[in-house]
Amino acid sequence: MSENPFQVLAQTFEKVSNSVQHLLSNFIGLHPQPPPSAKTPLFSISSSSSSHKSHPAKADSFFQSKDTLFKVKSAAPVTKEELGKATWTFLHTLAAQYPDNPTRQQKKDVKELMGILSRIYPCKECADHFKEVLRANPVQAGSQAEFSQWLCHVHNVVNRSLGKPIFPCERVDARWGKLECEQKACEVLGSTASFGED
Ligand SMILES: Cc1cc2nc3c(=O)[nH]c(=O)nc-3n(C[C@H](O)[C@H](O)[C@H](O)COP(=O)(O)OP(=O)(O)OC[C@H]3O[C@@H](n4cnc5c(N)ncnc54)[C@H](O)[C@@H]3O)c2cc1C
Repeated sequence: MSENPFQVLAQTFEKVSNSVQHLLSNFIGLHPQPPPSAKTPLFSISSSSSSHKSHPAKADSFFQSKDTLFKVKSAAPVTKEELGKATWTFLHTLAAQYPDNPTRQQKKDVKELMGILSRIYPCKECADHFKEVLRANPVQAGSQAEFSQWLCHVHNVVNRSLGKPIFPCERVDARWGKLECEQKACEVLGSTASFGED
């Protein structure tokens, strides 16, 4: 029985089209849906939080890069509290790692960082308040001890304005340490080699 030439042509076209689609999606590293044979994701990024009930997370999405499938939970908004906590963690860790004898550049960097933070901090109300806090409490970063005590003090100024408990600053070194890091590979701030000055 001879086949209908139009049917053969249509089937061939479909095969070619599927192959091209597959090749293209591999090439640009995207898969709209996980392929059935996909491996277990190496990691997944989660952003869910019980405080986000009014902003339910969107459906998870997937993308594939070479032979790894990534599962990405769609972003839910970050709360002011989460942002604050993360930022204070960053700042106190920076202060713990700040050198005992900072270079002029390092002192300039932390002053600038605080100034920039007071302008671009993602919570406008907090940024505006922090600007006032900085005006009344100019950055003191002559040494590691001075900078971490200054930061503890300004954090307490913010705490007080929010009705939060005042942290005992003599305990700041017990609360905040340097970044855990093998072979001192993260001690960028402790090294003057990466800065051209002093
Ligand atoms: C620059 C900045 C300005 C902010 N301004 C505002 C604002 O105007 N309005 C607002 O609603 N929120 C503001 N926030 C957020 C707010 O400060 C808190 O981060 C947030 O309310 C969450 O508080 P928390 O109780 O989890 O502890 P956080 O204040 O985030 O502190 C995290 C942890 O740091 C430790 N800690 C607390 N105080 C000190 C201290 N003085 N020194 C060292 N360690 C300490 C404690 O162990 C605490 O659990 C601001 C955050 C930042 C970084």
